[in-house]
Amino acid sequence: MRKRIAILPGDGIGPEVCEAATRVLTEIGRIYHHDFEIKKGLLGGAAIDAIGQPLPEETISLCKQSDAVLLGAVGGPKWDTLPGEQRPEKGLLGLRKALDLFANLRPVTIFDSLAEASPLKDDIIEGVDLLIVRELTGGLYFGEPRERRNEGGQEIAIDTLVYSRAEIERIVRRGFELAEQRRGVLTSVDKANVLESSRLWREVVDEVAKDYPNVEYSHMLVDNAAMQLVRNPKQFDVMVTENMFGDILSDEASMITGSLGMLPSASLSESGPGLFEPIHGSAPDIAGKGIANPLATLSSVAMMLAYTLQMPDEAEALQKAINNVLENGYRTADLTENRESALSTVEMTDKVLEALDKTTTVS
Ligand SMILES: NC(=O)C1=CN([C@@H]2O[C@H](COP(=O)(O)OP(=O)(O)OC[C@H]3O[C@@H](n4cnc5c(N)ncnc54)[C@H](O)[C@@H]3O)[C@@H](O)[C@H]2O)C=CC1
Ligand SMILES: CC(C)CC(=O)C(=O)O
Ligand SMILES: [Mg+2]
Repeated sequence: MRKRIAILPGDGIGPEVCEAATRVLTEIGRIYHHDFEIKKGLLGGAAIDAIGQPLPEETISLCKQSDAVLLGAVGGPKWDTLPGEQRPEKGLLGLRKALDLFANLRPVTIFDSLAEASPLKDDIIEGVDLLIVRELTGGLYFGEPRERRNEGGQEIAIDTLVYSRAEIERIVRRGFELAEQRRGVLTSVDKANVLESSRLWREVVDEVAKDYPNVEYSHMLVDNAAMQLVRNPKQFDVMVTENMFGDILSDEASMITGSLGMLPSASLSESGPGLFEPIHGSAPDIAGKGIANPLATLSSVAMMLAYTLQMPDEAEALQKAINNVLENGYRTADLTENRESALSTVEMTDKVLEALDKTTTVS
C-alpha cells in the first residue's frame, strides 16, 4: 500500500527520536510490502533558523497532502527570549489549529516489566489502562486577547480562556464514543467551582451523556483529579478534559508508566491527516547526547498505523516488539538506575527492529 507520511523532527531530541521512527517505518514498509513515501518538513526552532518563522506555509501544505504526520518536539533555550508569538511552540499550536486537530488521545498503558521504573507502588499501577482525551485547539493556549500592557502604571499580562459550546461538544462526544469502545467509564475533568468555561463544559457533558446511556460518567475537579491519578489511577478509563488540564495531567500520568519518554499521542480531526507525537518536549537537557528514549515516538508510530493508516496488524506487531524489548530488560537511561547498562537511542531502536524482524512473518 502507498502512504505519504510527513515527518517534522523539530528541535532538541525531536530529530533523534524521529530518526528512530523513520528506521522503524522503513522496516515495517519492507516487511509488509508498503510503499511509505516519507517527506521531512520544518517546524519550530528549526524553521525559525531556516526561514525566520516557526510554521512555514510549505509545512502546512506538506501535512495537508500527507496521509499522516509524525512530529518530534519543538522548542529550546535558543529561542526562549523570542516574543511569544514568534516562539517555536507557536508553530506547533498553529499547526494543530491549521489541521483542526481538536482531539488529542494520550493512552497511559502499563508495561508489567517496567513496574520497577515507576515511582508508584506495584499494587497501585498494576492493570492501569487509561486514556486521556484532551481538547487541543481551544482554551487558554489559543484565546484572545493575549497581551501585555500597561494599566495604571502597572505592567499586566493577559491570557484568555474561551470555549464555545460546539468546541466542547465535539471533544466530549469523542470522549463518550471512546469510553463506549472501552470499559464504559468516563470522567470529565474541569474546574467548575471557579471557571465559567468549566461550568459550560459540565452542562455540555450532562447533555451529551444522554446519547450514551451505556457509559457511566462523572465530573471531577482538576485538582482532585491530579491527586487521584497517583492515589488510585485504576479508577479511570477515559478522562476527557480541556487543553491545559489535559496537557498537565498527561505529563503527570506518564510517570505511572515509569517515564515521560514512554507516552505517545494521536491528534485527530473530523477528517484529514492525523498527527502523531510523543507527549514530551524537546528535552534540551539531554539533546545531542543520544540517550533519549525513543519508545514514546515509536508507540506514536504504532498509533499512526492503527488509527490513520488502517494497518492494525502492523501496529500490533510494533507494539509487541516494544513490549518484547522491555520484557527482555532493555532500558534507556530514563528507565533505569543502572546507568552502566542503559542503552542509547540508537541501540534501543536496534532492539525494537530486531524484535520486529524476529516476531513478524509476512508472506
Ligand atoms: N510537543 C512539544 O513539542 C513540546 C514542547 N515542549 C518544549 O520543550 C522544551 C523543554 O521543555 P521541558 O519542560 O524541559 O519538557 P520536556 O518534556 O522536554 O522534558 C522534561 C524532562 O523529561 C525528560 N525527557 C523528556 N523526553 C524524554 C525522552 N524521550 N527520554 C528521556 N527523557 C526525556 C527531559 O530530559 C527533561 O528532564 C520547551 O521549549 C517546551 O516548550 C514541551 C512539551 C511538549
Ligand atoms: C506547545 C505545548 C502546548 C506543547 C505541550 O506541552 C503539549 O502539547 O503537551
Ligand atoms: Mg505538554
